[in-house]
Amino acid sequence: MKSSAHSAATFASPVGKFSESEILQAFVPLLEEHNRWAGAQPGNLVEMTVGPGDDCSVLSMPASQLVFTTDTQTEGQDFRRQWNSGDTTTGYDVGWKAATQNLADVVSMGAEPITLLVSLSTPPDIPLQWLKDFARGLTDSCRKNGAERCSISGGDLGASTEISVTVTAVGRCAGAPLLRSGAQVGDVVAIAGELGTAAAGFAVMEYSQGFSIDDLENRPGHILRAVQAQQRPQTPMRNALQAVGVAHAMMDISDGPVRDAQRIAQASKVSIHLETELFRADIAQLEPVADWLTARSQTQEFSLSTATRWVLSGGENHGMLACFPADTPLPKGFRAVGRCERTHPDSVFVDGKVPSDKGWDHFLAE
Ligand SMILES: Nc1ncnc2c1ncn2[C@@H]1O[C@H](COP(=O)(O)OP(=O)(O)O)[C@@H](O)[C@H]1O
Ligand SMILES: Cc1ncc(C[n+]2csc(CCOP(=O)(O)OP(=O)(O)O)c2C)c(N)n1
Ligand SMILES: [Mg+2]
Repeated sequence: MKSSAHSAATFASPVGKFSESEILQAFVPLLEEHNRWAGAQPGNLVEMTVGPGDDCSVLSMPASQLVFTTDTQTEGQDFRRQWNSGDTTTGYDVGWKAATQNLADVVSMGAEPITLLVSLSTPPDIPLQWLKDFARGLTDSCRKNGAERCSISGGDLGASTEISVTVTAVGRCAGAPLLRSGAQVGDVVAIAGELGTAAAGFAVMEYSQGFSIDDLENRPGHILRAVQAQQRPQTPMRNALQAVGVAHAMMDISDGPVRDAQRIAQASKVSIHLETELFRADIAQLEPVADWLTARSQTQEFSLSTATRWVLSGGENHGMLACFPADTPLPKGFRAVGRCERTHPDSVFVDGKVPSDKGWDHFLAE
């Protein structure tokens, strides 16, 4: 029989020591507190009339077009609790990233995130505190990425052999939704947000080995920033929403600029021509990370060209890729990286050539 919360069990105890309703009692109030705060944010047009606790939540709002999306993070595929470098991914990190990647999908459609649903499966040995940290990661991602009015209206909890989180997000369009299919010949292709740092952070944690806690904290600033970008990506939500009414097409960059540009090219029937020179600042920033890894990895080769690969083909930063009419100034936060042409509809070129590294693919990944 399970011990109850009245016994010696504490937040450090594994969730396997608690009943489902005891776990929810520790977890849901953190979300409810956030929902009250989000509901009171200026300009909120959405009222949560039924929150977590019933079979569904109920939200009411003025007539609008809604967008829906969902994304899963699975231990071993999207993160490790313990990395080869000695870094750990905490409950806070998992919550942050699961929320962020869904918020990015919503804003990339030109919509304001209004609510998230969160389904979490964990092994029973995860401490209850992990779930509380997870809840805080979710709410902080909303608050700090610019989705202050986004609530967390419910979810599901289950036991499994590894941690898996599925977040479903709902957003409300202010104007017409921004699709992948709207790019036009002559458009400027532009990016907002960081590029390549999350891929660099993944490489640091996966391929450098065996640091003690002190060594981890004393790594150079550019290494720590890359690790942070992998664990807690920042999506440029405000910049994305400023592209509404200006951009012809937009998407969030989850699998790298090359693969994601390919998706816009295909949907819009244009060719997209990217120029490495226009990514120079992003690449230069990551060359010291590649250099640092060269001396530390026995299993993987790194060189300065690795930095170019991270920038062009690395995913998980959740920046925005958008196509703008050439005669309009780019909204704040966007920088030009290429253009749309009619040469080979469906294709992406980098410096005039078909790129050899196409970007991340879950099923092709080793
Ligand atoms: N199991 C599924 N059922 C229905 N549609 C799906 C499924 N998996 C993916 N899709 C759709 O395919 C498209 C691409 O999916 P994905 O690569 O996960 O999107 P993103 O990169 O924006 O997260 C999306 O429109 C998504 O809704
Ligand atoms: C353990 C581990 N292996 C590999 C990766 C690299 N990785 C996982 S998902 C991904 C791309 C983003 O994929 P997904 O989260 O499915 O985003 P979507 O395309 O569905 O938006 C990358 C580069 C990682 N972060 N962690
Ligand atoms: Mg997406």
